[in-house]
Amino acid sequence: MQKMLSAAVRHTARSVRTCSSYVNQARYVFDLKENDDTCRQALKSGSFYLFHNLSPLIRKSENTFYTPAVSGPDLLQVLGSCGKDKLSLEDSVLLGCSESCVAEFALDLGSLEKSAIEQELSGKFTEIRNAIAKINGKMDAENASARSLLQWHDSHQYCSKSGKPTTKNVSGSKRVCHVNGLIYYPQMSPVVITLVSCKNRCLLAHQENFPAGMYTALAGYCEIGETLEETIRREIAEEVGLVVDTVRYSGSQHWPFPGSSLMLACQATVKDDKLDINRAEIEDARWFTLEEVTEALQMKTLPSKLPDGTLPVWVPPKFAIAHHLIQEWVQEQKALNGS
Ligand SMILES: NC(=O)C1=CN([C@@H]2O[C@H](COP(=O)(O)OP(=O)(O)OC[C@H]3O[C@@H](n4cnc5c(N)ncnc54)[C@H](O)[C@@H]3O)[C@@H](O)[C@H]2O)C=CC1
Ligand SMILES: [Mg+2]
Repeated sequence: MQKMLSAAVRHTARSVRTCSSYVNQARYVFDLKENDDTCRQALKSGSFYLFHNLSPLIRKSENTFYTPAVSGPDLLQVLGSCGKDKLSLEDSVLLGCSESCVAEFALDLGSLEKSAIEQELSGKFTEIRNAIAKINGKMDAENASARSLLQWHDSHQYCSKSGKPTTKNVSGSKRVCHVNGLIYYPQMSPVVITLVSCKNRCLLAHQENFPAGMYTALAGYCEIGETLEETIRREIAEEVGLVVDTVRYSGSQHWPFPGSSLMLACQATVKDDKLDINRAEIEDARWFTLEEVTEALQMKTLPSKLPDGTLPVWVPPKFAIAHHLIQEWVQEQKALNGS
C-alpha cells in the first residue's frame, strides 16, 4: 500500500511540476506577444533560427544535420559583418520559448548575401523540404511556424484599406496600420484531409501538381460558414463523387505550404464505393488494399521507375499528416484482421 501511495505521489508531483513549467512558458510567451518592451529585452538573450528567403539554415555535426539556435550576441556579430544597416534583431518573429524560458525567434536574412552568412555561421541555407528530410524527417516549430510567420509578414507590409505601410509589433504576433488603427493577425486557412475507406480498402488520389507516383488522402479548404463535417462531405462528393457515411477526427498539423494551413485530419467511411472522379481536380483516384498501402508506407526513398516507365505508388513522407492518417488506417486494419 505504502509503495503504491508513494508511486502515486511521485506521479502527481511530476505532473504538477511539468504542468507548472508549461503554464509558466505559456504565460511568458503571452507576455512577450503583448508587451513590446519585454519582448525587446528578450531579444538580447534569446536564441534565433535563421532563414534565407524562407530556407532554414542547417549545420552538419559529424553525420547529423540540425537547425542551430544562434544566440543574440552571435547574431549581432554576424549582422555587424554582413549588413547591420539592412537588418536588426527587431525584424525577427517570436516562435515561443524553451523549457528554461529562453525566448526563441526566427529571422529571415534574405536581404543579405547568402554565401557570406553561410560562411560566418558554418551552415547552409537549404530548401525547407530538403532540410526537413535531412534533419530528422519531422516538421517542427522552427520550420513550420517560422516559415508561415515570416512569409505572412513579408506579404502583409501594407494595409488593405488605407494602402499605407503596416508596422509589426516586436514579437510579430500582429501588424498595425497607424492611419486607421486596423490590426492584422497572422492568417491560416483550415483544410480538411480525409482518408476515405470502404470495408477493407482505402482511397488515395493523385493530382496533376503532385510529384509523379505520389498518392495521398483527399484534401480541401474549408469554406466560410462550413463545419468540419460539412467540408468533408462536400469535398469528397466534389472530388470523387462519393457520399460520406461516418467521420472520425484523427489529428491536426500546421502546414506551411503554399501559404499556411491548419490541416484537420479525419478518417471517413462510405457505403457505396463507386467512384465518379472530377478530372478537373483529381487526375486519378483508386481503392488500395492493406497490402498495397503497407508497401507504399514502407518506402524510405523515392522509388525508381518500373520497366514500363511509370513509378510505383508512394505516399507522403512522415512529416506530412497524410502519412500518419494512412498509417493509422493500416494499424486499425491489422488489428481488425488480428495480425
Ligand atoms: N500535410 C499534408 O499531409 C497534406 C497537405 N495538403 C495540402 O492541402 C491543401 C489543400 O488541398 P487541395 O486539394 O489543394 O484543396 P482544394 O481541393 O480545396 O482545391 C484547391 C482550390 O481551392 C481554392 N481555395 C479555396 N480557399 C483557398 C485558400 N484559402 N487557399 C488556397 N486555395 C483556396 C482554390 O481555387 C484552389 O485552387 C494544399 O495546399 C496542400 O498543400 C494536401 C495533401 C496532404
Ligand atoms: Mg483537393
